[in-house]
Amino acid sequence: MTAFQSVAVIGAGAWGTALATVAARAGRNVTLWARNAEHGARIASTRDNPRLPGIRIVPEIVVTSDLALAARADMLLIATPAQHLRGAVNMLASHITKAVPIVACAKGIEHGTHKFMTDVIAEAAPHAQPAILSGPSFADDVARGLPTAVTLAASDEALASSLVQALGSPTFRPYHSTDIRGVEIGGAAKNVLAIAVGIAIGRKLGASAQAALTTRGFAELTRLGRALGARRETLTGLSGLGDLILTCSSPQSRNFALGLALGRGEQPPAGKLAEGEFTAPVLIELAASQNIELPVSEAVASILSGRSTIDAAISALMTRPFKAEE
Ligand SMILES: NC(=O)C1=CN([C@@H]2O[C@H](COP(=O)(O)OP(=O)(O)OC[C@H]3O[C@@H](n4cnc5c(N)ncnc54)[C@H](OP(=O)(O)O)[C@@H]3O)[C@@H](O)[C@H]2O)C=CC1
Ligand SMILES: O=C(CO)COP(=O)(O)O
Repeated sequence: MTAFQSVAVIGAGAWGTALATVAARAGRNVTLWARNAEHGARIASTRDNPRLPGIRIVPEIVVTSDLALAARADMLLIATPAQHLRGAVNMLASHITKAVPIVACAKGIEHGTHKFMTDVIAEAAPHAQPAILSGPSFADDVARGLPTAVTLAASDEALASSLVQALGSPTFRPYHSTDIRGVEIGGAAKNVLAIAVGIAIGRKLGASAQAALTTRGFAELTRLGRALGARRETLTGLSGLGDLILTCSSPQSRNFALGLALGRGEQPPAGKLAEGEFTAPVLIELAASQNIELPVSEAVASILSGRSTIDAAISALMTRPFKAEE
């Protein structure tokens, strides 16, 4: 018997819907909260979410826009975009009376504050127990019951392990960790790096460039992670290298797809959330504050902001001074 029988997912987008399905599959009583009442009512009646088309939402999942109802759950998963996580937790905070675990499922870093998701939760809901879930997991794959493994971190190992028990199933395998920061850095940085690799593929630079760029991207993710106290095994684990490999190799990734379109000189896909676009400028500000060089992420940020053309950014990366590999 789990300590967390009821689960509420805040944010009824692609990932929130997939996570509600995961929790239902694990045997939990699930509430999926949509901020827009009309949107929520439509999902509740059709059992279909246009943000995750083709996935049938089982009748056992309660879809609501009543936040007080959702906040009564034993554990809460926040699946809004990263820049909206604070707003969502602020709204929840007034309904939270006990030390409920709040698991950040967004991947990013807050603009302006440079805060990671669990820090935002700790500030917005001081009584809650922040945790983070991240790893190689496309919403569509996960909702269909295709297998994957992810990392779930909380500062208290027993809590992280209990949360894993509550969400895990034969198709969704979370590993527990206490390295919150390591998990957060991997999830945020890989989206920026996936844009870079998408650009390279869109520019027809070839499979060798794809592998080289992914590897050098991993080197910079590791450099920043180590400077911020992340553990090496987290960075080489599911939420770091694992998610980087997935996102840098598949056009199913919205970040990779954004890069692909930019590299081809096409319009980026409309209405698709690509978190790397928002994370890139914050990531390089954060790295600069630590005196860490992130050349690939800096190239992405300068392309996205229009400070550099794609060809100039590629040339600048390839003509950096030769150095030892580290
Ligand atoms: N999709 C995926 O495969 C995965 C996504 N993630 C991460 O999950 C996060 C969400 O992504 P995803 O679900 O794909 O994005 P979507 O664009 O599909 O959905 C985002 C959802 O968040 C809702 N939302 C926005 N602001 C708020 C708010 N203030 N309060 C409550 N809900 C809000 C939106 O509501 P509305 O519909 O009303 O606009 C929408 O339903 C991102 O950080 C992403 O990186 C992580 C792993 C996998
Ligand atoms: O985080 C993800 C897979 O782990 C989803 O990637 P995209 O947001 O790039 O689609």
